[in-house]
Amino acid sequence: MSGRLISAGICLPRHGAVEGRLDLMKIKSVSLSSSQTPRHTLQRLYTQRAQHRQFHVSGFQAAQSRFSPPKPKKENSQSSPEANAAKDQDEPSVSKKEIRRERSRLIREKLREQEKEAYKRQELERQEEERVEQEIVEKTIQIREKLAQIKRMADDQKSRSQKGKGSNVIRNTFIAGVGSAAVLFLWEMWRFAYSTEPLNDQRFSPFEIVDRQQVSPTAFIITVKPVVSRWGGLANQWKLAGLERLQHKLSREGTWAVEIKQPELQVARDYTPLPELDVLSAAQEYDAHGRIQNFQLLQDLMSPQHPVPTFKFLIRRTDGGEVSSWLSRRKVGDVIELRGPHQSFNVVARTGYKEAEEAKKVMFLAGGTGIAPALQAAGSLFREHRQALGRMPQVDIIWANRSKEDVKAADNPVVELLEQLKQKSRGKINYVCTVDEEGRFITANDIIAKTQIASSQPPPRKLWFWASSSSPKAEQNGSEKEESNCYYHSPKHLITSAGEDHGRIDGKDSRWQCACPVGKPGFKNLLMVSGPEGFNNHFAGPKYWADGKERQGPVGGVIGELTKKYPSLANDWLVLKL
Ligand SMILES: Cc1cc2nc3c(=O)[nH]c(=O)nc-3n(C[C@H](O)[C@H](O)[C@H](O)COP(=O)(O)OP(=O)(O)OC[C@H]3O[C@@H](n4cnc5c(N)ncnc54)[C@H](O)[C@@H]3O)c2cc1C
Repeated sequence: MSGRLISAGICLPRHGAVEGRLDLMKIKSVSLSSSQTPRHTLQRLYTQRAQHRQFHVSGFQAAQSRFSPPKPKKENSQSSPEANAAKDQDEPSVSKKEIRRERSRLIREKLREQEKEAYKRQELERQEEERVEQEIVEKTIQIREKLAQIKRMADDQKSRSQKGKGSNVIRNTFIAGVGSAAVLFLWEMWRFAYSTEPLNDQRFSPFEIVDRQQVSPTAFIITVKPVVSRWGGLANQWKLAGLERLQHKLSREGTWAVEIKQPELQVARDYTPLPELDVLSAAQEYDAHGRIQNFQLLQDLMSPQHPVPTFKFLIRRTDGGEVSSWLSRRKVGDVIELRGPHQSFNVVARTGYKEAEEAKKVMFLAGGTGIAPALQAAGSLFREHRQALGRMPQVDIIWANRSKEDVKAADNPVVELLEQLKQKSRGKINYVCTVDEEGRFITANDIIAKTQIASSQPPPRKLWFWASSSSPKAEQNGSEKEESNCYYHSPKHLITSAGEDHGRIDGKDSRWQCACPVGKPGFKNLLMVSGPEGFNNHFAGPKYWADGKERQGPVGGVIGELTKKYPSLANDWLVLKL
């Protein structure tokens, strides 16, 4: 509003007549300074005007009553035209005032309206502001709620994902645990099933004595079977099947023994299981590694009705002997501990020749319990050649015993076994017994007769154990027989051997296979001496110790003397000391 208050004045006459002049028309154009609100200005104007009016009216009435004649009374409502004219002549002064009043009233109303409008506008603006504010507040609240909701959702998702991660870790750990347990279980089962337990060469395993037979005052036979857990179930069958497989594998190769422990003194000695005729006569159901070739057999093995494999030992009690004496006091039902097997000479490999045509010979000098390895060797050869006995080496066993009870007992299992082998091999396995009590001993003549060295007339040559010292010149001249360098058939190798053929020939390493040249066989006949130390020393000379093991050493004793006399014994025979 750019208008300004142009004139506003009141003139008060001295004589009391009031002549107020207010340029009201111009009030319309009253303008308000910016420092005053319209309301204030109007209030001020109202006040001034009210004062002026009151003063004006009172002054006017006083003046009128003083200077004007009194108004004639209205006698009737129908005045005359003259009176009306006169009246009209008087009225202009009143009308002006009325007009002024009316104008003032109108102005006031106008001002009031303006004020009202302004107020209304203000109110509207205020309401609008409030609305907008309210809206903003509501929007803010909404946004906050939305944000809170989003945050909640994000938190939820995060916690869910963390929870998921946690549960994943637990699940994965669980799966890994179960998997490991399963693998471990399968591994144990595999080990359990395929191991040779309950007999292994790492630790002693319990065996129960199921039979005991006294065959002489000093010798007895015990039969043992493995002790397996009562709750083993199928696993037990696997273990027993493993033991049977082991028996079959060993029966194909030659000599082997197990240790028996005396638990009080914690000492162990080697003892040689007697071969089982059932095992030796078994059909070709196991391969050379003892693996089952027949599914029916596998079924049988897993059957609880399948006979439990057993081991038989011929043991002689030696006076003052720690283990043999302790064993002689054991009864049926007692438990003893076994560890093994410990394999020795592989007679099958040592007698074998590639495309050999000559008949081979094996001779045993067995003293007392030394018959056990002789039976093992004979049994292996029988098993290997049972399908073609014509190719089987001739096996002659001379068994020396102290008393006649050792060989004469009616149901002596050893004699029984010898007899059965003799019959089954159709004479390829032969045996004779000597009894000290009867004045019958093994002599040099027995050896000469059985080896037939006297009948052969080979050119004189050096003994095999001196062959290494023979002159190169002589070898060049061909005066000496061409020596085989084969591990199994060379006397040079044998002299330092600890008798551990087994495990070597089983291996895939060609070094341990027979390396004799085809058509040029080396030593093919075996003369084996097995018995107590004194017996062995007497016939083949002592062994010697080297590098912690007992070595074969040179041949001595009775056989050593014979080799000097009969060079063919040195050339055609290998002497093995058991
Ligand atoms: C591969 C192999 C297989 C064998 N197979 C069998 C078999 O099938 N059957 C069998 O019966 N035997 C077998 N033996 C022999 C067996 O291992 C024992 O050597 C035999 O049973 C004697 O052992 P021991 O503990 O009873 O006697 P040890 O205590 O070893 O005594 C042996 C001898 O020495 C004497 N002796 C012990 N201590 C002393 C001392 N301090 N002073 C003087 N003398 C003493 C004893 O009187 C006894 O005559 C085998 C041996 C080997 C190496």
